[in-house]
Amino acid sequence: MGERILGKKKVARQGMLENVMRQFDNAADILDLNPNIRKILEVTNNELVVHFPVRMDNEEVEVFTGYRVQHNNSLGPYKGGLRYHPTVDIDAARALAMWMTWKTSLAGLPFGGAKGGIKLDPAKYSSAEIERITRRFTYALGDNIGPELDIPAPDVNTSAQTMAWILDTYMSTKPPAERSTNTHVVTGKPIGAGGSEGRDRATGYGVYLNIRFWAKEKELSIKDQKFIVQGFGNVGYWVAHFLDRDGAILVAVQDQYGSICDEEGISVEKLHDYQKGNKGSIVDFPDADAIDNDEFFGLECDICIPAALGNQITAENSGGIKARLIAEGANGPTDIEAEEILLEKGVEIIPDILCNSGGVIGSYYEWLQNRNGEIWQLEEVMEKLEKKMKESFTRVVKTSRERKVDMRTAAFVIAIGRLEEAYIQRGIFP
Ligand SMILES: NC(=O)C1=CN([C@@H]2O[C@H](COP(=O)(O)OP(=O)(O)OC[C@H]3O[C@@H](n4cnc5c(N)ncnc54)[C@H](O)[C@@H]3O)[C@@H](O)[C@H]2O)C=CC1
Ligand SMILES: O=C(O)CCC(=O)C(=O)O
Repeated sequence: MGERILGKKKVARQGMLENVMRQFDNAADILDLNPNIRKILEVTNNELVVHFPVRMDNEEVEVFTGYRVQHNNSLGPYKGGLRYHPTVDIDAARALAMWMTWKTSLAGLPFGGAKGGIKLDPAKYSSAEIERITRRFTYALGDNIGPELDIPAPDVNTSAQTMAWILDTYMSTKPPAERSTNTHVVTGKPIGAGGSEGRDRATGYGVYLNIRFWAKEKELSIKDQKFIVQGFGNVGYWVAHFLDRDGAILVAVQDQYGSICDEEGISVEKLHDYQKGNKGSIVDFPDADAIDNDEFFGLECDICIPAALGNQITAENSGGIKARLIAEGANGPTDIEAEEILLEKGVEIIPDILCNSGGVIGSYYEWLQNRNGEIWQLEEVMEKLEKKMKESFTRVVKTSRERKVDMRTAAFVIAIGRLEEAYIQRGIFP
């Protein structure tokens, strides 16, 4: 926990772990959760920290630190992404692993929760170095991952290519008869390497669907809704793509390099093409104005979509937010203090464990196809995803109305309630 200055007051900065624990405690109190099950769920099952050496392009060896935290597997194998970022550490991995447990439970998937990654800034390494780092990390993880044990997927700064390297390395450690039957050790793979149609867009599509369902509840049309997106990577691009297709107007984007704005609307596809030729950055996009990063969350808009890192919406910037909806593409983008301020102002929040769950649902479909030797068409994947997202959204809204709580609390109550039921039905903690 660090410190930051808020006005003239010094306050403790909430880490993601503190946020997820407070969210858990709040829902556990409301549920009157069985105290034995509470003890189990508030800690992680396994935590792996590995230090592994990799030869760099200049022939020098660098030692990296990687993490895999497995929070809970009472509903099925551990599941969750791998992140390559300087902020990755054991507490970040713990928090993100816990969110995965709640997310898979809420979605009704036969998975538990895990998360991990490597503490590094990928921009500092060549593609060949990233490949070697990924392969050595996979060796270091060894049999702590596996298609029926713990199944990684992409997250920040990892991609389908990263998953293909992990798969290839994992396979190389297995006897010949097991090599072709283990493709579901990772999801989010390229299609040619056993990936599923639709997994690339599944998270963004899920965020878009949640916004659509919300708009329908409010009897609003998506057309002409103004939206801003923080993060223009896998999640941010795809949600912008689908909203734009329905006539919504992208007015501002922020990425790790800077922020741009155009009240008349930014072309999603032009920006995407520009970014590809600009080393992944949106900066200096010719058809929009550069703005200060600090202005971003306070811009005039209807919908705000944080789709980058955790703890981006804080007590410092939440007061200025003009949007009436925050659709959380990222994991943990809104801290606890900010959420209180926003709810007080009447801003609605579709919480991460619901809003971005399209990704892990898409991963589940990939895992099922690999496991059963099936290949589904894109339309089939998208239809199944929509049906599942609709069920989750409806259940969260219903619970939120019945219990008179906000959507995050409702989502947590459903997710934790399902885990409690599983433990009790097994007779472990009657
Ligand atoms: N990829 C997936 O399927 C899923 C991702 N998520 C969450 O969505 C978020 C984004 O993930 P991806 O799109 O996959 O990552 P990505 O690596 O594809 O894109 C990340 C984007 O965030 C931007 N960014 C990074 N640091 C930033 C900062 N300090 N300020 C503003 N922008 C910043 C980057 O420039 C980039 O545009 C993460 O929180 C991740 O955990 C959640 C569910 C599934
Ligand atoms: O697709 C998956 O397995 C997990 C994606 C992920 O890391 C997340 O939902 O935060």
